Amino acid sequence: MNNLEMKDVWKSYKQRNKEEVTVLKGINMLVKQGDMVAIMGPSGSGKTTLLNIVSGIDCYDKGEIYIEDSDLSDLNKEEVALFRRRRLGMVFQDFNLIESLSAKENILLPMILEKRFADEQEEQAERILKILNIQDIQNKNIAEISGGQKQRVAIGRALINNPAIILADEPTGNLDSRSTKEVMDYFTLINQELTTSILLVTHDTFAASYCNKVVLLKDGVFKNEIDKKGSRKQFIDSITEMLAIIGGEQDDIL
Ligand SMILES: Nc1ncnc2c1ncn2[C@@H]1O[C@H](COP(=O)(O)OP(=O)(O)OP(=O)(O)O)[C@@H](O)[C@H]1O
Repeated sequence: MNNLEMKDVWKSYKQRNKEEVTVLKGINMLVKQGDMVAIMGPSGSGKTTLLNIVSGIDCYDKGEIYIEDSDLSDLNKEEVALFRRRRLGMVFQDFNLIESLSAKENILLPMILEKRFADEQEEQAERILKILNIQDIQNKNIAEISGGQKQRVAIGRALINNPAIILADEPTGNLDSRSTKEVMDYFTLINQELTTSILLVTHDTFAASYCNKVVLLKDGVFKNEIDKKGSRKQFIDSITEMLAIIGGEQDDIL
């Protein structure tokens, strides 16, 4: 099954007192059930714009986007917001958790907003807390837990409604190397055990090496992609080589 399909998607912005800039130029992309794909590329290449368009946060000018069987262009603003809550899981660099709620309440938020039955919420929360191994912090306030734990709570919230795909924008951008490894291990676990599709944007070659595919976006165009073969060390070498050849601006990318 295809969880995400983009066909010839274009996006421009009109910046104040400046000419219109075309940020995405005919993007085609397919994410199938169980895929874990990283998008890399220099700053300003359009990575966040692409995620914002897929999640319906931003609109696109031309092309087609399907999430499972739903055509995003058929939905109005309210329907897109509902669709996002029900069918997409979102993970952000700065966690976007609600400080006044506990870890468990944050995870349950999409179900609470949907007014799902209390016993159904409890059952789902128990399942998710166990998968992410955060039962012991479920009643803590967000301020009391570490960055890595916050991101696991955010992944739990993204997972709670069994999403078609998880979209993650720099999910390890605010984490140290130990927490980066931990969070990427949990993304891998849910990808492999629950076959949840994951599309993430990252500047971090190490984080990208957990994916089965890395695509390079530059100037709004996909320039190259590589599939994971062999060990993660070999994949890191291949990604680094691709960035060096295509990017020509490796310092900017890494
Ligand atoms: N709302 C907006 N209005 C006008 N221009 C925008 C808007 N959002 C993004 N842009 C422009 O679109 C281009 C791509 O931005 P985007 O944030 O998608 O890049 P990125 O690859 O995610 O960059 P980074 O790695 O620095 O986060 C940039 O030139 C940016 O200035």
